[in-house]
Amino acid sequence: MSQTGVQARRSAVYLLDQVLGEGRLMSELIGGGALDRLVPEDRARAQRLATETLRGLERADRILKKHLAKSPPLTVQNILRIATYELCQGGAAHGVVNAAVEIVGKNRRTAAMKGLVNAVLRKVADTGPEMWAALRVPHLPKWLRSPLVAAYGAEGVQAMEAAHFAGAPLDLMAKGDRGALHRSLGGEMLPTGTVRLQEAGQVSGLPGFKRGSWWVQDAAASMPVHVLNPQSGEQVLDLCAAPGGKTMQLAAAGAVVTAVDDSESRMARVRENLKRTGLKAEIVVGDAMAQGGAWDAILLDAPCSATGTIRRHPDLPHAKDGSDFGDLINLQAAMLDHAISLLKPGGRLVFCTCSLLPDEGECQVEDALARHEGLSVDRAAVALDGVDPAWITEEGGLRLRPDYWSDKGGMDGFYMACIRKS
Ligand SMILES: C[S@@+](CC[C@H](N)C(=O)[O-])C[C@H]1O[C@@H](n2cnc3c(N)ncnc32)[C@H](O)[C@@H]1O
Repeated sequence: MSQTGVQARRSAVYLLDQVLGEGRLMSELIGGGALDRLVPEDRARAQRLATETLRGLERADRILKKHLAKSPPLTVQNILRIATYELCQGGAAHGVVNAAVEIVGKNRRTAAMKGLVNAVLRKVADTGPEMWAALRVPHLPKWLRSPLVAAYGAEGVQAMEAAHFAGAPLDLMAKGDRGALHRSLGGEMLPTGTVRLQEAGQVSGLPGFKRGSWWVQDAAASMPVHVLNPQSGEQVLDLCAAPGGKTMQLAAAGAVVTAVDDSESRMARVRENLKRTGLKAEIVVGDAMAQGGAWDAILLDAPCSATGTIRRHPDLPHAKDGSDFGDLINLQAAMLDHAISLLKPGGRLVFCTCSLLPDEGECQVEDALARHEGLSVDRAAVALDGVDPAWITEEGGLRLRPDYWSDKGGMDGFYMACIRKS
């Protein structure tokens, strides 16, 4: 790591500039190589600083507002936000303030604001930590909060916001013996068979990673495959498969998997994952809508708003504004229709999305049932171990929320339903 941490902080500022100024997602930026020139320690630090600053953005902005007569340019604001986050988490004032002043000074367009940044951050160092602790849990932006309040009520949304602010533990799914994974890594064994670690450190440094004994998969994300309940030797179509968490689960259960995704780069990750774990699947890079055949078992993990993953991706509500969700909802409906057309009579289809919005879950299934004859929802299929019966919805799907299992560290938001063709 660079000694002063300036490199990591500059990269964190760049990430924030892109998320807040250009509406880009951090996963896209990092996947596109934004941090590649940093040494691994700086890369991890830049990512952590940007992620955690965005998680507490509302608090940082409220603290800074007290000391700023008017908003400085976005980059300076982001330098201040990151430094405020660090100071309020116990960062040493001398190092944090000096690094922020150095970063402002490096850019000709912001260099004149060195004095302002220094003065503001000295004040934040004095009173910020106390204010931070007293401020409310950050709210979601209005464009997302309003539809969620309509669906779950204000109290429900507050509980979700608390879960988003708390962040997410690391969940691992074993390729084989889950008990052995639990014995080797400790942590908690969840009803989904997932091993949960509260403090994990570097994932690739954990025992068994290189051998491919497990992969990272949130407990909620593991449930659709449990609902599908693939049988050994059964042919399963995995539509929208990348990066392949569910593909590996299906293959580990002994299914003969055909994994389809239209993203070449994301499919490269499926190939890497399969190679690491020694699991097998037929890989098809192409449009799910062009997939043919007749299948007994289909998993459709449709592209969605990903609003169920905000615990892990607090950049999402800041990068997005909901304007592209209408297209996603139409695409999900078209994919659901196509997947239904590929089902053999008597076959089953699990439809799922990592979304909190009923338009991308409950409503999709209700509408599909109204559009097609001879379909039913298998309520019993979603009654998994650890599922509270109250989470099963009117149409027979399973609604998972980040505030569920709060005593264990929560879960991602997800929706899934098992549709059967008569
Ligand atoms: C929610 S992710 C899938 C996650 C994956 N099932 C897993 O468990 O790791 C949605 C995927 O849909 C893919 N996708 C989007 N549109 C598609 C299309 N028309 N055909 C095939 N895949 C598509 C995206 O590339 C993305 O990888």
